[in-house]
Amino acid sequence: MTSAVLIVAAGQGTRAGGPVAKQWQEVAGKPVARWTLERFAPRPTVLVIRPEDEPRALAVSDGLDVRLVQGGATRAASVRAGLEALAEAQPDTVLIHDVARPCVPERVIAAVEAALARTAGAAPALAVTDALWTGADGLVTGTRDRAGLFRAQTPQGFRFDAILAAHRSHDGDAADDVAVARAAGLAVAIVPGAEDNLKITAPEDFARAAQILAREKE
Ligand SMILES: Nc1ccn([C@@H]2O[C@H](COP(=O)(O)OP(=O)(O)OP(=O)(O)O)[C@@H](O)[C@H]2O)c(=O)n1
Ligand SMILES: C[C@](O)(CO)[C@H](O)COP(=O)(O)O
Repeated sequence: MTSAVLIVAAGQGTRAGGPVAKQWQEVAGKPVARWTLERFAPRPTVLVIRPEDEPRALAVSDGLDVRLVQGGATRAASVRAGLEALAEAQPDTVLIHDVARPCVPERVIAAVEAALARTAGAAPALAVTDALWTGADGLVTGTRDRAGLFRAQTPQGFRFDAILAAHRSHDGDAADDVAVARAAGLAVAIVPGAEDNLKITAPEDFARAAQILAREKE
């Protein structure tokens, strides 16, 4: 069984702010992208980037088994570019991960890999535990049932040929690869995610990630 890792890093990190996109900023002494790549080492990895970021990407991937691929205008386009780059090698499975999730625990990666022996797709998630409201103009306007709702994470894993075909036939801008897989009729198992597996999205998330990564270094 051969497997590959595809890490998407061609976003601009607009919401996180800063002088460079979030994946190239330092957290707990290393660039976010380096932490993320190390989570998956020594697995062979495709890192999808914007062409202007090539020097940064070469620096953060030094010494690791990483191949750089040019991304697209949307997350879905970047994933598709990475999958096409892997098409010739045709691994049995692929794990698709956001570079912006540098704290993913090994147990989450292992759970996704293990589930792929049974289903075409598998992805980590956390059940919603807070009460849910709707709101408008600063006021609560209603409540929603939280039963059966999950917060989606990555890595999202798939049988390679199935997710490549799903992306090739998907024309929308899907939020994630589970949406693309489900649109193609693939079954996707939910495996336990982790609170530590946060996505750096807003400026305050850097401090949260730094705390998690610093705790691990102790
Ligand atoms: N054209 C794009 C857009 C996003 N991504 C990647 O998809 C992941 C999830 O996206 P998000 O957190 O939304 O990142 P950004 O698009 O960079 O953030 P923002 O929306 O704040 O600009 C990130 O790892 C990001 O680098 C990508 O590879 N190509
Ligand atoms: C793929 C994802 O990380 C799942 O939680 C997420 O959908 C991607 O980023 P978004 O821009 O915050 O939707």
